[in-house]
Amino acid sequence: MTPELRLLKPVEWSSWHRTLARAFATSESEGIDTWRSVTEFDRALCAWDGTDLVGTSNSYSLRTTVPGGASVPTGGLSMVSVAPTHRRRGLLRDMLRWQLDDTRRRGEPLASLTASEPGIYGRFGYGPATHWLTVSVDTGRVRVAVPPEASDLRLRLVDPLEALAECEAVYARALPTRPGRLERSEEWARLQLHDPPGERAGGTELQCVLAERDGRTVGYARYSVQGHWVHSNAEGRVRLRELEADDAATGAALWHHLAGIDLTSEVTADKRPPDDPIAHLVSDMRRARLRLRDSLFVRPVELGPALAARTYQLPLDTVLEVTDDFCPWNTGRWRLSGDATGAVCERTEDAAELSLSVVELGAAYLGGTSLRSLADAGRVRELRAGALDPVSVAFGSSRAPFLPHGF
Ligand SMILES: CC(=O)SCCNC(=O)CCNC(=O)[C@H](O)C(C)(C)COP(=O)(O)OP(=O)(O)OC[C@H]1O[C@@H](n2cnc3c(N)ncnc32)[C@H](O)[C@@H]1OP(=O)(O)O
Repeated sequence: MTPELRLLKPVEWSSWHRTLARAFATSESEGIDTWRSVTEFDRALCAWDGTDLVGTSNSYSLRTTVPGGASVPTGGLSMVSVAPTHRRRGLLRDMLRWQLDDTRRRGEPLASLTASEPGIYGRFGYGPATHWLTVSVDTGRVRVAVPPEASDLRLRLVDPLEALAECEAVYARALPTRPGRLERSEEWARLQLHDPPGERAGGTELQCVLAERDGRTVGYARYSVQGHWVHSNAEGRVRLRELEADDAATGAALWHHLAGIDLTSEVTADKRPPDDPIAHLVSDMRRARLRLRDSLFVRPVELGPALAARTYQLPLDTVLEVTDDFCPWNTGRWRLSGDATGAVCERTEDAAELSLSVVELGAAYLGGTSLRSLADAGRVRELRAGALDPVSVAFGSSRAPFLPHGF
C-alpha cells in the first residue's frame, strides 16, 4: 500500500517528532517544544502507512536576504525523514512534490534547505548557494588585533535571554548587509538560545557578551566554554555560536574577548561566513585553521520573480536557456536585464547566451558560487563566446552570502 500524505495535526506532534528523531538515529532532544513553536502545521506533512507514521517534512515561511538587500519569501524545507522500513520507494520524492507545489501556490519565488547529505537534493533542483566557514583558532599562539576605534567600547556579560531584544536589534541591522540571512521572528530568535544540557558536551551553559558604545548595544557574541585540564594546564575551548556587530571594530573586540578568556587555548566556530574577518585579525593565519562546508541550498521555484528580486553588481542583459526537470514551468529561455538598482526577468524567444539547469542558478543566486566556477566544472555552457565572464561577475556579491544558523 502506498503511504498516504496528510498535514500534521497538533496532537500528532510527539509521534511526528519521534519518527524524525528515529530516522536521524538521535534521541529526542530536550527542549524540543522550542521547535514546536516554529512548526507551521499547514506546511508540515506526515506520511501514514495505516496507523504507522513513516515520513515527515515541513516548510517554514522564511524571508531570505538577497543581493541588493531585499527580503524574499522562501519555503525553507526541513524536518525531512522517512522511516528505515520505507526508504527508497519514492516517499521523499512525493513529499518534495507536495512541498514545492505548495511553495509555488503560496507565491514564494524561492525554496531553500540545509542538507543532512549534500548528494540528495540536486535532483530536486536545489544548488549549494552558501558555505559555512569552520574556524579553530589556537589562541595560545596567536594574537587578535583590535583597531583603535574599539577603545570606547564597553563589554558586558549578560543573561542571553534578558539581552535577547538588544541582540536581535543588532541582528536586524545586519540583515540586509549580507545575502543569505533570514528574518527572525521572536520564536526564531528564541530558538537561537536553545541550549539543552545534553548537547553541551561538557561545556558551560550558553553565555552572552554585549558590546556597548555610549550605552547602546552595537554587537554581541554567544558562546560556551569547555574546561579541559591536561597535566594541570588549562586547555579549555571556547565554542562560538553567534557573533554579530554593527562595525568592524566591534567585531574585532568581540573576537579579542573570546580569544582572551582565561583557562582556554582555542576558539572554535562551525558557522561563520567564508570571508569572516577573523582570517585577517589573527597574527598567524596558519594557526587559525579554516575549512569550508556546504550550508544553504537554494532552489528558484518561480524563476522569473526570483531572478528579478535581486540586484546585479554590474549591468547585464543576457538570455539564459534553463532546464528544470522537477519544476518544468521554469524550463525555457529567459531574458535577464538588470544592474545594481533592480532587474527584470522575462521569457523570450531570442538566442540564448548561456545554458544551465536550475541547480546552477540556485547555486549562483546569492552570489556565493560563481557561474564561471560552475562552467569550469562543465555545468554551465557558454553559447556565445565571451558571454560568461561578465554575467558571472554581475551575479557576484562583495560580501559572501551567509546563513547564520540552521532551520
Ligand atoms: C532538508 C532536510 O530535512 S535534510 C534531512 C534528510 N533526512 C535524513 O537524512 C534522515 C535519514 N534519511 C532518511 O530519512 C531518508 O533516507 C531520506 C529522507 C534521505 C530519503 O527518503 P526516501 O524515501 O528513501 O527517498 P526516495 O526513495 O524518495 O528517493 C528519491 C531519490 O533520492 C535518492 N536518495 C535518497 N536518499 C539518498 C541519500 N541519502 N543520498 C543520495 N541520494 C538519495 C534516491 O536514490 C532517489 O533517487 P532517484 O530519484 O534519482 O532514483
